[in-house]
Amino acid sequence: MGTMTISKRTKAVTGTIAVPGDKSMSHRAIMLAAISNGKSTIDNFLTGEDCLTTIVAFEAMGIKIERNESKVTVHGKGLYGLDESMQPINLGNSGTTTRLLLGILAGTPHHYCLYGDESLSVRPMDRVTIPLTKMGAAFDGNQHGRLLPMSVRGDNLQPIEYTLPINSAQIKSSILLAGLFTKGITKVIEPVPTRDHTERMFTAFGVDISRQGNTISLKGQQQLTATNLEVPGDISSAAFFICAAALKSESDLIIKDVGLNPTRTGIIDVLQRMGANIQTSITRYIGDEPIGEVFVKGGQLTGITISGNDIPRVIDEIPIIALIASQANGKTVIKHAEDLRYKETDRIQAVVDTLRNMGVDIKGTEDGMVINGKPSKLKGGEYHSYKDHRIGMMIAIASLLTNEDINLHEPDCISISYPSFFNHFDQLLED
Ligand SMILES: O=C(O)C1=C[C@@H](OP(=O)(O)O)[C@@H](O)[C@H](O)C1
Ligand SMILES: C=C(OP(=O)(O)O)C(=O)O
Repeated sequence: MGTMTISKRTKAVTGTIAVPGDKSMSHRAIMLAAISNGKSTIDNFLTGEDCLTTIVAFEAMGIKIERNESKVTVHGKGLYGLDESMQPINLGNSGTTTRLLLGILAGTPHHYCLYGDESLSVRPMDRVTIPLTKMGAAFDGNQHGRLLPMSVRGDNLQPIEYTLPINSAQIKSSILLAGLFTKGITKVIEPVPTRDHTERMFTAFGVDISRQGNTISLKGQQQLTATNLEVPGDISSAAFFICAAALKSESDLIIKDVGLNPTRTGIIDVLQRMGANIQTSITRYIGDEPIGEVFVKGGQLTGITISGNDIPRVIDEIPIIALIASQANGKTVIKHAEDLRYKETDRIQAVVDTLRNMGVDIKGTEDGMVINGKPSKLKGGEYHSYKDHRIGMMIAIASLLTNEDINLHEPDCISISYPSFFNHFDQLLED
């Protein structure tokens, strides 16, 4: 609720920050630790709303979890250690929690009821319940089982060989998690590579998982061994300031301790293709995950086409890419991104409507958008986050490109993924 007036007139984005822990990895760390044997610790856990939702969900299933700021200790109870929950489980706004959890619950021989907020309640869950039903679990929910609220009855699962019909790491991860509960080999074929944090984190918990070409194979009934993890900074959060810096000519920004897994660094490649002055350097590995620094200087950008294999590598960065494309010279075309319509809000519609109201020449298409960019001042005024954290942050960064105030309605959603966003905003962007 509420409205925030933002009026930054800065010429440069300057300084060094470490962004909070990666959202995808924080969820996975709790989940894998909960179904492992023994005590795991997680450092630099993201304390955003979505990841706190994952903690509360596992607590409701009898897992003891202690948290001190961003350090978390999880007392795992093994593959079949989750209790039946006495109450329905609230999954808030988090698609990742829901879809990955459905994979675990599919193999857990109990009954559960799951629900979420208004946005999560209209996001499609059949993309995971269809393969999980084939494996042997039973689901029912709104719209013939497509939507939350949903009930789940887990069972003995059969392994599956499944080609992803949508390029989604959440579907892949859900099936791999369910595969742990089978007595055979589960194979997931991903025609286009998607983020592979589940696979890398399985290895950290001692699970043997292999990839050949685009096929990932996992043998069921492997026991997970508790471990100590550190979560790298979230490049999807860093992207907002990286893009802001790339646009402002006098910028000099360093992001440190950020995850540089190649399935996530599409934003760096996109900016380089647009002509940005941006470099990365891997400083160390945490388990199998590379971590390092990103260096950005400002300059003039040029429009490009973003499509095909690019899309899963930038899926959450498309709103901020659209904003900077409005300031690049020439046309930017974004294609094959139809799944954006099923995020926290329809992100194609939200981005197109917002940027058009700011005066941008932008057109929505079924699977993306076309932006005719040129360096120009945007219009201030009243803008709504659509209760979508990534749209809210895009609007806040747009304040760098206008001489007028921006009134951002419902900014609180930003704490879903980046609770310290406005601290970094004030630190890096001087008035
Ligand atoms: O696996 C994950 O952690 C995520 C995968 C992506 O969703 P899809 O799998 O639906 O593309 C992404 O948009 C989401 O923010 C996090
Ligand atoms: C789509 C997102 O998350 P989720 O699917 O977990 O709600 C996101 O963080 O942009």
